[in-house]
Amino acid sequence: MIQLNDVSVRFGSLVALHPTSLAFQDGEFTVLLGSSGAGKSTLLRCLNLMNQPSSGSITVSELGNLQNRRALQAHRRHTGMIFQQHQLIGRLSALQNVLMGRIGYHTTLRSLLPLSKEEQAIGLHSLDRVGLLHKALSRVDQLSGGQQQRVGIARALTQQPRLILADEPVASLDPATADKVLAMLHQICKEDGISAVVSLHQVDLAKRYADRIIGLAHGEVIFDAAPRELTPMQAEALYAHRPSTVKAMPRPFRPSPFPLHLATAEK
Ligand SMILES: Nc1ncnc2c1ncn2[C@@H]1O[C@H](COP(=O)(O)OP(=O)(O)OP(=O)(O)O)[C@@H](O)[C@H]1O
Repeated sequence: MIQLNDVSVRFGSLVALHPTSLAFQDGEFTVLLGSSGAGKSTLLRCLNLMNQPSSGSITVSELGNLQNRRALQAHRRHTGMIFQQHQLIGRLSALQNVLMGRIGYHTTLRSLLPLSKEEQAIGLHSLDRVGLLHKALSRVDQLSGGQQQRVGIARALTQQPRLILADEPVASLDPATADKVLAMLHQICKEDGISAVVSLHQVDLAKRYADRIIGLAHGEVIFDAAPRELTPMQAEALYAHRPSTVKAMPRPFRPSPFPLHLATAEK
């Protein structure tokens, strides 16, 4: 479990995330929703301290406070990141990109040497799981957008992650491909018991795949509940920059110190 305790993030005078307390349970597939600038990426990137909190703390079960260098190193080793623009190296093969997922397991010096057969096998297995074993030796800049994102997923899997953080992983894909790629990510996370926190703009995909939806507006959590509780009106309010028109109320079934979710919009 990852626990955010009163975490806030400021960029100069801008408060990107107001003090927020949340618990992310093991194996849960959480989707972050909210309009542009709502704070989704900021929250997501706090979960492995890619964004340093301005206040508060983040703790991980069995590791403790991530401000501890060793705890952070161990946490990052098992946290796979998936990005909107894939962040792959175009001139390298799919397999070479996927094997980048092993870097956290080695010292800088060791990472200059070829990886072991076992690690190469992990990379090939990851490519196989996303249906791209036959593309292992292809340059990634010769793959389609959907294939490139599947390579991104395979790279994350090669880390043998406990947690995957995916920042708008399907934003640059057409609707059918976006659904296929997200379905694949969801299935793999469920099969392997990997926790996932995924930011999206597609409410329909969030409702289809999330165990839990966290809605943000202006750097605040204004919805936190199971997808079935998100009504069309609430979803609309989430994207209408009108957080004052929705009422936050205690969310009874999740052990989070700040359990909020949207109630029906006020008249
Ligand atoms: N490195 C940064 N420096 C300054 N301001 C930043 C930085 N990163 C984010 N912000 C600001 O923080 C706020 C929240 O940004 P964030 O990227 O978390 O939003 P988001 O919900 O992920 O948006 P989008 O859906 O467009 O990606 C925005 O106002 C953004 O401009």
